[in-house]
Amino acid sequence: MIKLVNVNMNFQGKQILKDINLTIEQGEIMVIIGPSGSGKSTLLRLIIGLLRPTSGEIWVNGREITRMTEDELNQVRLEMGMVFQYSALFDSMSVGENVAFGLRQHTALPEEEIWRTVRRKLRMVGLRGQENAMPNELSGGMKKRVSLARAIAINPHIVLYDEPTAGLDPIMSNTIDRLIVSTRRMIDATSVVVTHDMSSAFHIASRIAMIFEGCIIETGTPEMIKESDNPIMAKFIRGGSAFPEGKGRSRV
Ligand SMILES: Nc1ncnc2c1ncn2[C@@H]1O[C@H](COP(=O)(O)OP(=O)(O)OP(=O)(O)O)[C@@H](O)[C@H]1O
Repeated sequence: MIKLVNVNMNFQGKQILKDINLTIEQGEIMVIIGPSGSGKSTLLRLIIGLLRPTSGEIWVNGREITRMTEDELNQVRLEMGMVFQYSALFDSMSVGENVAFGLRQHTALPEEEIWRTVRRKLRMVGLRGQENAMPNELSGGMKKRVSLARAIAINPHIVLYDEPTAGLDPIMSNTIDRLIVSTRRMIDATSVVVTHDMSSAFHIASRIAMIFEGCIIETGTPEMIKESDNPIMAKFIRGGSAFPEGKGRSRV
């Protein structure tokens, strides 16, 4: 379970997140939506401990992380996997080495076991036999899947996804959506997904939280969100012109 209590985050005196209270239950897929610059990625980076909040508490599986030392945080991070916005693969390493990276860093597994795990995780994301490929030989969708295989290599309790379908065509977006749902089922992970993609949000979410100008303005199941009479929410879902770069436009 992840719990944020009265979390505030300032950058250079500017308040980016305002009094965030959010509980994400074990096994839930919580989707965070909101316009560009509203603070979604900041929220993910707080949960994984890459940023410390200006004030407030962040609880991850029963431990409060905001005052932890870097060593203590590293222990907590072993329970988390993250799929970064631009896949963030190591270009000089093969697909297999990328997936093996966390296992090498954080476990003492023998090489044979590491490669068995790598092959299993690549199979899970539909990339059987791709361990020797190099990242620059892969499409964007394949890179995302490698990134997911790497994130789940150490069987994390929590998986964080930053824009997992950004830049992908609708077919590959659907594939990634299905993988997010099946990953949750297979490793019983709690998942937090930041996205602009409303179609994806409605497909995969247990619950959706909308951030607007640093505040959570609504939280609910996809059905509740679809029926929301909050004008900001309604406009966002329909892809209103109030939002820059056409973000928030639905694929459905
Ligand atoms: N390290 C930082 N230093 C200063 N300002 C930052 C930093 N990180 C984020 N910000 C600012 O915080 C605000 C929120 O950024 P964030 O990346 O969390 O938004 P977002 O909702 O994820 O946006 P997008 O959808 O475009 O990725 C932005 O105004 C951004 O410029």
